[in-house]
Amino acid sequence: MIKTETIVDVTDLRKRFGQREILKGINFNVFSGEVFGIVGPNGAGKTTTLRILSGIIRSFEGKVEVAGMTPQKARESGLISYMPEDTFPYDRLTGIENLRFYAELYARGDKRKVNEYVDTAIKIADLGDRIQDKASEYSRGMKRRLIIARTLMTSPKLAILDEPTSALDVESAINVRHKITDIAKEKGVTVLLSSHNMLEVEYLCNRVVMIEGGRSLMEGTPKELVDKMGVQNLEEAFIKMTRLTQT
Ligand SMILES: Nc1ncnc2c1ncn2[C@@H]1O[C@H](COP(=O)(O)OP(=O)(O)OP(=O)(O)O)[C@@H](O)[C@H]1O
Repeated sequence: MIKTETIVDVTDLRKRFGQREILKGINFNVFSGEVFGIVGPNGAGKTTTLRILSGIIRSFEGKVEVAGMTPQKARESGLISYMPEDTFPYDRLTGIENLRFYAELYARGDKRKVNEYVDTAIKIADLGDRIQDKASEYSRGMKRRLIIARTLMTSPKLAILDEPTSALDVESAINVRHKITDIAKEKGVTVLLSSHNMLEVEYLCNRVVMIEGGRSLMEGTPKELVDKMGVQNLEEAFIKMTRLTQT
């Protein structure tokens, strides 16, 4: 039997902003080496969940562990790397300057590591000669690839990517998806990503959790969820599940 290590454990996660309860019971586990998707419509609570897991939001109720630690401790230990949804490279710097800037930040004075991180990031970004151009001259897809390279350059234990392909055209989104699956396989990075695109998640993720209205509805492989609901695809499974929980 294959031994699976639990990297993320979320049990009955709840979060209030003022009087409003935004997360009302989120449950899921992510295992080592998976590409795991949090999927749900706008406002479901995906970003809030990821911000808690990345150690940015520190007040919440319930159990949240990353590699057996609090998210904050895991982040400080360099185990987590987080890519927020609305993040961009520095326009005035070239691609390579952007990567070097972050590599120096992450390597904390270790020159060998700086070069190693930059080399890894160049491969992930896969921008060819354009890596020498200013980021202001990049397309949206190129910028996103640079940011993903920045996020993954240290080969973290857990990479948290908030809507990595949002606002990308079909071809750029496919390219970014390939990058994510490649790096997960090659570097053994566990990836936790959010999306409201069920078809994308079905293609990309080993397992998913569906959330709506701050609650997790079901968790499993896309095929398990589709079979369980007796439908054709994840989108239909989500709609059917939502109807069932509302009746
Ligand atoms: N800092 C905050 N203060 C108050 N309410 C917030 C805050 N952050 C998020 N919310 C609310 O929490 C709910 C969930 O937001 P969240 O961004 O987590 O959803 P999401 O699933 O990521 O949505 P989207 O797909 O649109 O990005 C929304 O109703 C949002 O308005």
